[in-house]
Amino acid sequence: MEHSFLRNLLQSVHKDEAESKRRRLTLYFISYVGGTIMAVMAGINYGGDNPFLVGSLALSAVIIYLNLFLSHKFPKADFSYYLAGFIVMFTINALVYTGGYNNTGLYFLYPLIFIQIIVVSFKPAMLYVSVTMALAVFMLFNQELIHAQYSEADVSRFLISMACFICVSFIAENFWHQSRREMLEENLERMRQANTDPLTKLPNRRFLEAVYFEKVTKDPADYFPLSTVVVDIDHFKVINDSYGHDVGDEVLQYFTGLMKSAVRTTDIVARTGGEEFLVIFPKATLTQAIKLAEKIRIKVEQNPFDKGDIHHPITASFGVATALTDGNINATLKHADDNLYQAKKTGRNKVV
Ligand SMILES: Nc1nc2c(ncn2[C@@H]2O[C@H](COP(=O)(O)OP(=O)(O)OP(=O)(O)O)[C@@H](O)[C@H]2O)c(=O)[nH]1
Repeated sequence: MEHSFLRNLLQSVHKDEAESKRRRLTLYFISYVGGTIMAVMAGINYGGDNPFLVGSLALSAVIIYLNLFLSHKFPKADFSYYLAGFIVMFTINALVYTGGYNNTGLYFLYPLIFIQIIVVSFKPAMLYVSVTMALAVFMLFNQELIHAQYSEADVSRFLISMACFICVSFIAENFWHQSRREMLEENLERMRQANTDPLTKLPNRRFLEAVYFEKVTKDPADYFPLSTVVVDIDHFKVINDSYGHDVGDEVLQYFTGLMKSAVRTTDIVARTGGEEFLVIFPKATLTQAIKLAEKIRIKVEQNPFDKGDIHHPITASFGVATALTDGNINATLKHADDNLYQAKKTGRNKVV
């Protein structure tokens, strides 16, 4: 199964669910827990001597819940993750500015930075963390501009430990992504092998059932009418009996090449049995599919198998049927099989 269309199909059913789940859960965690803490803290500090703290906590809580609502409403969109990264950036810098309760705000920055790295994902996180920390550092070295006051020792300890923490976080994230990538590659390769016929390298019956028909059912508008052509080489047993099984195998490979050269890359040529194949034409009516099958039949007929002393004409029989909706794929395959049987019964080398 070498061409990229099929590879993409396999990849589409093999997404990195673990990574998107981790991001989503982190977003929900920071949003539900963080949003609630901020709302409660805003309530506790309400009426005190730090209205900026109350305002920033309340505003953060509102934006967090709004973002949460949007992430539930549009679960596939990425914007709520990037917005969450901005909220964290705002919260971190609001904490640096206000100092939080008893100037303990700086201690909350460690988990917040890590959460920012996860939700906005590795590469954008470099930019987010750089901007977040640049703002924080600016405030820490220009304390006349902010509400909180930190001692020089506090600032040095915080910056050194934060720098170490950020380095370790990025290293850990890098290893997590690298190991996931390798694991996914291995899984994809295993899946490719399980879905490929080793002799012809064509997709096999498993691919059709577990991947292709699933995809077809998911996006029916892109595939129907879906025409199916069951193809069976005529008198293949004679080839095996006359020249041996190895030559039979070579004929199957040769026949595969002929069929593939007669169809488009978005059409499917699969090996479903010994000398039986299934060709699928998406978005093709019955009339179009009969014409396309006839084109393959002529190509096969006009290109005998030639190797050394062996010159053997090949022909094949074709049974065509078209599914109009995803509800009748199995009935269509059965119908195509019946038509193939008719083609065999009524003289072979024909399309029915
Ligand atoms: N070389 C080779 N032969 C295979 C393979 N799989 C199945 N066969 C052979 O394909 C032949 C199929 O024979 P039949 O089912 O009698 O059909 P046929 O001779 O093609 O006759 P019709 O289909 O009726 O035209 C058998 O001899 C199988 O052994 C394979 O992978 N390699």
